[in-house]
Amino acid sequence: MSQQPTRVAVLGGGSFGTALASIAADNGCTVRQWLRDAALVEEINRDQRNSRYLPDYAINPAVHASTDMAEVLDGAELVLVAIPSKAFREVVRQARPYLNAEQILVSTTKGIQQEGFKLMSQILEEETGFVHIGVLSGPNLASEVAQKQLTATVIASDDDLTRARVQSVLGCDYFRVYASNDRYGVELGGALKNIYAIAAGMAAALGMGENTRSMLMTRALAEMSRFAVEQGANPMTFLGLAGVGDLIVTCSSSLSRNYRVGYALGEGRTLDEAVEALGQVAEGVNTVRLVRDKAHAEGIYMPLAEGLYQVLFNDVPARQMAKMLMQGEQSSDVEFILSREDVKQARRREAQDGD
Ligand SMILES: NC(=O)C1=CN([C@@H]2O[C@H](COP(=O)(O)OP(=O)(O)OC[C@H]3O[C@@H](n4cnc5c(N)ncnc54)[C@H](OP(=O)(O)O)[C@@H]3O)[C@@H](O)[C@H]2O)C=CC1
Ligand SMILES: O=C(CO)COP(=O)(O)O
Repeated sequence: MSQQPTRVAVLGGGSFGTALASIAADNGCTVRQWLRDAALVEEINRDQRNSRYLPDYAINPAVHASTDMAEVLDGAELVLVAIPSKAFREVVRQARPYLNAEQILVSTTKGIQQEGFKLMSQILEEETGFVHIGVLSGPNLASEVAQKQLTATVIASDDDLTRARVQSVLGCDYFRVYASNDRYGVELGGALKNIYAIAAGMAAALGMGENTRSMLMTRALAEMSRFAVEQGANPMTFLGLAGVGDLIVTCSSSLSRNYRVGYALGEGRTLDEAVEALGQVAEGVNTVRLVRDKAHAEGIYMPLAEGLYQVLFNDVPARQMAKMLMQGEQSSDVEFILSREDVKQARRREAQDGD
């Protein structure tokens, strides 16, 4: 870290943005946080509380919140953007007049923009043209981070300054920051796992067992890796915290908003009711639509994403979909070892021999 405290700006006053702002302040950084909600700004500055998103959390008093983007970004060396994907570009555009190319910009958002299938760090790049750009992703339920539960995350960037600075600003005795240079893979992992967290929540509500959850998560990992390879990402990244790590936590915990939406659907609520009851963003609802459409367009085999899409948007009952999935192709376990095509050929030969 530089001799002077690093100046950090956090855009977004949700649960993760608030937890990260407080960690940076605990580490001695000068932290400003931008929110659009003036009442919440006042509460954070007066009571060191964010009653809307993290009610039981004592925010470090050194975090200064503001609705004034210019004030928040003035002199910031590191900017963390924790805004849901739907509003991400709009907020970056608001910030753009106060940004400069020396700054490090990091997205913490696990979603995809519909137009052009863009990930959030690609939006940062497009809107600014800067080089110090990264993504923070991993198994990081915000409420557990806020409770100082031992946690690890990944900073992914091909820029070594970005990786090193984020490690020093956010790393502490309960939050470990691992580094990756596969920004695309790390970011894709964070977005894709939300799809399967919805499916896992649904399976739990339907009373399905631990074998089922394990099958779902492992086949989800196969599906995510297959998709990632087709998009040019490194599948090895999916063995790390931002791949299987995040998949495990979000498919196992009712603290996950995506899991909770799935659970509500499994209990028989409609999608609108489930989203409304949540009152926050579950990125997976939008992501499943985008990924399913892309998989269709590019001929990528993604039975789980397709099945979830049919349940969410075409009213196919979840139990019926589970039955159909169990009757689908019995394919290869690990496709990097035995290809799906080899399994299919062997099955064809076996069928011919039986004739
Ligand atoms: N929560 C978690 O456990 C984790 C979340 N993430 C990712 O980080 C992203 C953001 O994190 P999180 O803090 O959880 O988000 P939340 O959903 O908790 O909060 C979103 C924040 O963005 C603000 N916002 C939404 N729309 C706009 C807009 N149009 N203009 C300005 N501000 C807006 C909200 O303001 P307002 O209250 O005024 O609507 C709120 O401050 C998520 O999309 C998620 O993928 C990553 C790891 C963990
Ligand atoms: O990404 C997360 C944990 O790593 C948070 O997941 P949800 O958005 O489903 O709450």
